Amino acid sequence: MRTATTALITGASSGLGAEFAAQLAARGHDLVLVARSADRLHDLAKRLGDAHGVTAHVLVQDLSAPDAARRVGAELADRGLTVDLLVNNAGFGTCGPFETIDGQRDHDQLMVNVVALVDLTHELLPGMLARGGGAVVNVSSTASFQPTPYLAVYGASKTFVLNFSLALRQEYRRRGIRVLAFCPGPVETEFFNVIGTRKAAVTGSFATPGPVVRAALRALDADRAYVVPGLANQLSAHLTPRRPRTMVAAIAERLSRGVRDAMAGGGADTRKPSGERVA
Ligand SMILES: NC(=O)C1=CN([C@@H]2O[C@H](COP(=O)(O)OP(=O)(O)OC[C@H]3O[C@@H](n4cnc5c(N)ncnc54)[C@H](OP(=O)(O)O)[C@@H]3O)[C@@H](O)[C@H]2O)C=CC1
Ligand SMILES: CC(=O)[C@H](N)C(=O)O
Repeated sequence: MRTATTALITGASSGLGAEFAAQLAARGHDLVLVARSADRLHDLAKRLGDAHGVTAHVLVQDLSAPDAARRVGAELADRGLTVDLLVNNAGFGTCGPFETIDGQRDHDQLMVNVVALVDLTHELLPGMLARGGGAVVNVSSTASFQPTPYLAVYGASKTFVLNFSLALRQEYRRRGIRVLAFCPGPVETEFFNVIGTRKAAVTGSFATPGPVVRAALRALDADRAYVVPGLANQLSAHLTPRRPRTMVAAIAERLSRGVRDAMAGGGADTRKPSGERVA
């Protein structure tokens, strides 16, 4: 299989995406950094270029736009760039009782967490196949393994990502394409500022991005189907009973009442973006 040389990372302006960029740059990959926060992306591109001698391209794009992936594909073609590793990382959550959540925000969440992820895979996978190899890392979550009351849309979006990735992997594993579903538990990033409460964490213990992303890249190297970093997260992901499904949902609802109470009044996007953002 051809070694990946250029990695495109969505949501590279902060958190796990910025960490993927740093670790992939340290491995010698050129980068395409995608998000809305232009200043943050340019700062990161410069820092990683200086530190590792790689070329880091910035592509400012709001992934909730219906034609986002097509625009990314067109921009890559204009710049003469091909992508060997796609890291579909951009995402955010909403939480609280469903009727208190802004419907447009949930719509945008599905556009970013699900639609853009599928659309970008459509854009980039054919080129990987034509060149004889490549890889896709899709960022799911431990929230993917059960229904998540008070984070209903977020958890369901991550279940989609997990199952989509597992299916794709089976389709393409004999054609030189690795597909990994990455399922972290709570990680210290801006995710919890954006969602509005740390109570949205599925478990109480927070990891830092460095070790979590290292676990993802090790799993990718080993061509694993999915990875849940951390023992506590593995136990919660694998030992939680799956059936009866209504009982699992009822237990999850009881365990998540802290999120409901914390969000009395609705969800929030408390991010203070730096620099230019696109509409
Ligand atoms: N932190 C955690 O505990 C966990 C996070 N995850 C997942 O990890 C992924 C990364 O999140 P994390 O690093 O934690 O959170 P952050 O909030 O730190 O990063 C989210 C990234 O997504 C980008 N993003 C959000 N909305 C859009 C949009 N409309 N268009 C383009 N980019 C967008 C943001 O960039 P910008 O605002 O500049 O556009 C940012 O770079 C998400 O998919 C999340 O669901 C999974 C499990 C655990
Ligand atoms: C935010 C997440 O997706 C995370 N897996 C969590 O456990 O809270």
